[in-house]
Amino acid sequence: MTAPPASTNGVANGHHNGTFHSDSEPDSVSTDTGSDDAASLDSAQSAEGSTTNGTATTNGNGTHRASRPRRKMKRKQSSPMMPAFMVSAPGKVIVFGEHAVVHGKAAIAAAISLRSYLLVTTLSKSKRTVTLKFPDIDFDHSWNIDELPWSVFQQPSKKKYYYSLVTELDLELVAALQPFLATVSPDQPANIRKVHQNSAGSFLYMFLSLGSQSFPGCQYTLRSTIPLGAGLGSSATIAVCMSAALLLQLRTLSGPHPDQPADEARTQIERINRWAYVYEMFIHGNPSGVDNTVSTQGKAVMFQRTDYDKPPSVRPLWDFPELPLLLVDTRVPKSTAHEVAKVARLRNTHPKLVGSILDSIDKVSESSAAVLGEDDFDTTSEADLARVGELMTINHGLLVSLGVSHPRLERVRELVDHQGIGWTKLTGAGGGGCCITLLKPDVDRAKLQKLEGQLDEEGFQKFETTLGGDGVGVLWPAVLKNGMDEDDEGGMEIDLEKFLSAEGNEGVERLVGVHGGGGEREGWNFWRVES
Ligand SMILES: Nc1ncnc2c1ncn2[C@@H]1O[C@H](COP(=O)(O)OP(=O)(O)OP(=O)(O)O)[C@@H](O)[C@H]1O
Ligand SMILES: C[C@@](O)(CCO)CC(=O)[O-]
Repeated sequence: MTAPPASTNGVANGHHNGTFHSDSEPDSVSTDTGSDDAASLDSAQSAEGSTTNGTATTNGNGTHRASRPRRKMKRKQSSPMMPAFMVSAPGKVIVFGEHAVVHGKAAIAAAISLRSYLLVTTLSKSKRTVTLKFPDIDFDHSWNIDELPWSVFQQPSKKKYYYSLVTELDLELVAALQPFLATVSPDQPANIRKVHQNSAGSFLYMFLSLGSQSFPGCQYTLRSTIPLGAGLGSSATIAVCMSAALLLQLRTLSGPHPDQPADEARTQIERINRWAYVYEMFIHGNPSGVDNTVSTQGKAVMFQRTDYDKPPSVRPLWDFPELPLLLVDTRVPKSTAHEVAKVARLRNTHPKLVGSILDSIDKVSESSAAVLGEDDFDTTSEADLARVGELMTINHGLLVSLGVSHPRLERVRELVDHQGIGWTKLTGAGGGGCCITLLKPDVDRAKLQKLEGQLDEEGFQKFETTLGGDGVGVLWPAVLKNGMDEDDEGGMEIDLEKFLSAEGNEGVERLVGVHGGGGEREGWNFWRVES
């Protein structure tokens, strides 16, 4: 179990110039996950190191050509099972521009150090089930792969490929899933059942779109250190993990590996992000895609989607400063879909007024990108931080006028303002969830302690996180040096039992976390798009 995932030689080993924005793969590309993926999967391990397993290259026009995997060769091979592997993706904070970004305006978002972790276990050939185990939300469900509605998803007019740009859900396909959602968590109260059905529906839509009936039995087990529904993009992290996992299983990703060219890494990231967006559409209805984009790519980005039929514009902000931020969860659950729909309704009723509020938010995002991008921006200078802080205050005020704040969010603002130690805005969808406070430099320790005590007393939760971490990462196979119960080769195999029994966020981080002892832990690999 030593081979990395499709390192440089997966089914599609793309070498591209520039970002991968084309959907122009010729028909001959080895993307027909229809009847081929069992063969691809069967050959996955033994094909490592071979370039005959179907490669895609870039022709002069930047489009992608690929030779079809040689079936004959694959059939001859034995069928070693894919090792268990893990995928991880970070949550995010939106620093500026939430809600406006749904309406085509710019937003600035950064990855945080809280992450989701997905363990993928392939079952032996005789087991024909696909299982989701999401203990954080008390959800565990299996489907028989052979009973799923493959024929509906495989119709030529419906079939999608790993490189497809899907910008809306197909209602006929959504309808075909309903009988498989009807059996989910029948004994749970309606609100919990809805969350489970959303998780199930978004997974099945992606599984049936990308896979085929010959997919092997699998278990997908997820644990997250991100509070659910707090505005920190928890759903996007699951979308990104699932997308990366399925694309890896289908051998349609190359890498990640340390010496991968940035252009190639960008192509892989783009692929993962496209399918993560499909998953997000199922949960949120009409998301902008900023959450899944920053979760896939990591670091910080300036994001804008003016035309929903096209990929968004994503500008990485490599020099995003290490801002002294306090992240507070009101612990009031909210629904992104609900808040987004509320703003859309307000805009329909008062198009001009709401239009100008959204324009103002856009200007706030643009101005803050300019300030934060200044070469001499100094995070220890009160004057510099004040300029960003004032923009945060303005942004929050505009969000309040859109009706997406909440009395508990206002209470955090009140407490921070009272101590005079920083600037606060809600982050994410609002209606509850989290807010961020930019702290003044050299904040009086006593004041900060007083604030923390008050937050605690009033039931708020403070989060320690750093901004701008890595995006989606892969641990292949699921073996890690974690300073715990390691084997002779100095690694610990992460199995289902260990993963499920890790206690709380700390236990998960200690067992599989991408950051061990402050730095990056050996074993996890990331697509590096920085050039
Ligand atoms: N730990 C988890 N395990 C399983 N599913 C989860 C988990 N966290 C989130 N989800 C899924 O994501 C949904 C929550 O999405 P929601 O938009 O309400 O929150 P969010 O993504 O944290 O917030 P925002 O979009 O504002 O950043 C849940 O309904 C569930 O389907
Ligand atoms: C509220 C929103 O702008 C951010 C949610 O994190 C929704 C979206 O962008 O899809």
